Amino acid sequence: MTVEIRGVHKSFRRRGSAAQHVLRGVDLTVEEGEFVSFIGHSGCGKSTLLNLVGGLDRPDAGEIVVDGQAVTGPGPERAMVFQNYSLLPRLSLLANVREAVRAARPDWSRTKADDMVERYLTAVGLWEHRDKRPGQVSGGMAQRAAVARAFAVGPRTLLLDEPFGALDALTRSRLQQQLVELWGNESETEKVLMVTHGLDEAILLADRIVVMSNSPQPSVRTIIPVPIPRPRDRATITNHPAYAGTQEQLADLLLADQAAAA
Ligand SMILES: Nc1ncnc2c1ncn2[C@@H]1O[C@H](COP(=O)(O)OP(=O)(O)OP(=O)(O)O)[C@@H](O)[C@H]1O
Repeated sequence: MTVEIRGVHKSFRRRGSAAQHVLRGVDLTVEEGEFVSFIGHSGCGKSTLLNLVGGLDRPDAGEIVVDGQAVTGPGPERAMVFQNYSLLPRLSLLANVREAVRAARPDWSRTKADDMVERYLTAVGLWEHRDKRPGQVSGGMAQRAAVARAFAVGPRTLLLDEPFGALDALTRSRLQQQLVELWGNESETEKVLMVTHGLDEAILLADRIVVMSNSPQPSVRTIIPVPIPRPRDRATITNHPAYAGTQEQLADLLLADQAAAA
């Protein structure tokens, strides 16, 4: 099963100013089992594209088909994780995950739902902290709860919008590792689409990196494959012969884009 983005255009209109054409004919297929990262300067439309795949907004033209179904709104088969945790502050971590699962999967039995909640809170190491509220735990723990919540609804596609951007480097690297383990071994999730500003994060995690550009260039400037086998280890990945070249290629593209925009 795949995510197919076909000829997608999206503009935003602000009162009194011309329409801003953010996505300009985006075509992309994400295959089953693939991890794709999106990188590009601020405002190039990364979040906009992810929101369209998530069904939070609709394209002006083109279509998005996920696992053979045209996207017309949000659905439990496409879970999202945002940078700012987006947990409900009055609920415990357990209740945050449980309520999300019950809302997204009303057809699941109570036992199945509770099993999924426990499985993923345990997988991210939060089961013993389950009764704490988001304000009572660290940012890294809150984000682990957000990741657990996304996996617990059993999505085939995971949409991540800079999920680790607000975390310190050590916490970020732990969460990256956990994410890969959950995706690879633990879950039904087949495809991951992740917006990031981190070149190293993109190379560590992705099979392909979609480099996006600001107007007037095409929204998808190029797609760079990461030819480094899995499992990847952050401590040794930089020694791989393809690492430096990939990193340089990405940096050059982003610099060229910045120069073009200036
Ligand atoms: N709902 C909206 N209404 C008006 N303009 C919007 C809306 N959503 C996004 N935009 C504009 O569209 C452009 C693309 O925004 P988007 O958030 O997709 O960029 P991005 O590449 O994810 O940026 P960043 O890296 O800063 O998060 C921006 O100029 C933004 O101001």
